[in-house]
Amino acid sequence: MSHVAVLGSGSWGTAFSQVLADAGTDVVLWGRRAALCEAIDRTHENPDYLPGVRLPEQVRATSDPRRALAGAQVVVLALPAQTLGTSLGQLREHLPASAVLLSLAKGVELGTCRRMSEVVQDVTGAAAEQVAVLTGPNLAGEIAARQPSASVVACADEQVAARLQEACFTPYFRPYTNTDVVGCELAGAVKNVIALAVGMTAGMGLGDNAKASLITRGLAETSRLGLELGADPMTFAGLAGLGDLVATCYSPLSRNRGLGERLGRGMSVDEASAATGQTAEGVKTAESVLELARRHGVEMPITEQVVRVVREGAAPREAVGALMLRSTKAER
Ligand SMILES: NC(=O)C1=CN([C@@H]2O[C@H](COP(=O)(O)OP(=O)(O)OC[C@H]3O[C@@H](n4cnc5c(N)ncnc54)[C@H](O)[C@@H]3O)[C@@H](O)[C@H]2O)C=CC1
Ligand SMILES: O=C(CO)COP(=O)(O)O
Repeated sequence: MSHVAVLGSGSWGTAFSQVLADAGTDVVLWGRRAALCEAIDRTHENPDYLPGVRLPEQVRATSDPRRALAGAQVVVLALPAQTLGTSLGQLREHLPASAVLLSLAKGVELGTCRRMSEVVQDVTGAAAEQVAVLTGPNLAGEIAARQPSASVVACADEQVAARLQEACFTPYFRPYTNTDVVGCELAGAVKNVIALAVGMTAGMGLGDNAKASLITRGLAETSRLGLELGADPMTFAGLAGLGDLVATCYSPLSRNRGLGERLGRGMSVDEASAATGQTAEGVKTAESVLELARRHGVEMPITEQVVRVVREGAAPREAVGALMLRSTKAER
């Protein structure tokens, strides 16, 4: 790959630009705010999202979409899930027709319940083989510090996934390929919801048994939904599933876990979101995942309780009680 455009100059778009540059690719990072892009271009640092991280010289930044996208062979979409469709619609006219579109967003669209690859295909008219997703245990701050991490590039076309794998393979970033786009995307989206729940238990001062129980049962309900939607069950035991779930639920760097923790300590959703300051996809995605599950007749009790807390303002302690007192059953 000689030229990749990264749309979204937040924490992950910036850190992934570094990965691509370290893998030998020229990167143009696009963001809405001209002042931030100029600062990144001039100082090789993103002061708002990754202060103190020196970006490689091959990472350029611009707020001009025409400049960012001209001649790009790959367009990386590092925008929040709930704005991806609208933003992409506005940028569509500048997208090179043959570019591969790689989504980094971990969420499900509110209202439509579309996964991000579905949004991308619908908005751009691209074929499934031209759309890929990157997901896994990839906390931006650790990757920016070049700490080791594995990841998954999923695409219906294995050769496209392999090309993308090559484009972001570095000594500290090890991507695997997968053709199960549905499973990888669902796993990445739902883990943010489960991380909110785990964060709440931390905020309430509950222990590791509670966290491990939520992680395990959270993975069970994610897999149930995935199977219903045609995913490969093995995906949920892999990096996109268990890997990302564990990283997000245990890391102090996770915005979703952190937001959950604030809720557990008694803040309202608005207060917790404002204190978090960056995108925490689980808040909105909890509602769309629950809606998706209902449409497919799948039970997702943890997601249901997270929705009660974030949308209806239920107390996290009540949500724990509701989960613990559900009717007893066989483990599945
Ligand atoms: N930060 C991380 O560690 C990781 C994040 N992700 C996912 O990547 C996606 C992006 O997240 P982050 O970069 O972390 O978020 P962030 O909150 O750090 O940055 C979001 C960026 O999108 C921009 N933005 C927001 N609305 C926009 C719009 N309408 N049009 C154009 N730009 C807009 C913001 O200005 C900001 O630059 C999310 O889906 C997240 O779940 C995935 C893996 C790791
Ligand atoms: O997706 C992530 C790690 O893989 C980042 O998680 P947060 O969005 O909760 O920070």
